[in-house]
Amino acid sequence: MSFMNEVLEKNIPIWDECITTPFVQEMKAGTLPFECFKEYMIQDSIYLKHYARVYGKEIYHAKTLRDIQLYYSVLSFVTDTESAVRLRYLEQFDMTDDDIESIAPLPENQRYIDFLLETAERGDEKEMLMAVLPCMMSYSYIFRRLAEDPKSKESRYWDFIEDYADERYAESCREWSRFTDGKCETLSDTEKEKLSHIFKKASLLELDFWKMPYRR
Ligand SMILES: Cc1ncc(CO)c(N)n1
Repeated sequence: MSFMNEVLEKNIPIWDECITTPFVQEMKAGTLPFECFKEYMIQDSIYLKHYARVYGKEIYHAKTLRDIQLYYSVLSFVTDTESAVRLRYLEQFDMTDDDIESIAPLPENQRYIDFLLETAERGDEKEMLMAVLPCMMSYSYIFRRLAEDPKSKESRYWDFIEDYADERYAESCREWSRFTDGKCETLSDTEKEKLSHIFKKASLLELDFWKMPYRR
């Protein structure tokens, strides 16, 4: 089994736990209070801005144009494609990305952002990949699972669910996974273990993020 397939398999139980959180279950059922979704969306907008910054570092350290293009493809997904639904929601809250700038991250969000930026600060390309990929891959997994249930289509949040359950998004995740496998081919078991640990840490931070709106 490839390194990334092993890593993904190990993280499925954490992502399954994300699915069981009240936030995700209520989002799927459509019963999630709009205020709660709003809080998530605002926090997520803060998160995604910092998330994008890590790619600046990845691109800076990249050695080939191919690598730069790959990183750019993820970044453009985050700042353009993914942004479309998010911006529509912000509009419903009567907000724009500019309003997000003055809002503080909640502690769970801050911890995730700190983890991303600390990893970026060290500047190791593969470590950065491990820190950023669970964000992409867990969402593809989680939202595809939600979309498997035909009842999800009746949720008021279906536009949001549908976006991440998209097959093209899943295909991009597979491409990013193959890319990462290519980078990790020649690593020792110890190095792989270290990388796997970083990936898991990010998955756990994803879980905390889903729990965040229901903390209070
Ligand atoms: C916290 C978080 N993780 C993953 C994604 C998927 O891009 C997101 N938008 N937000």
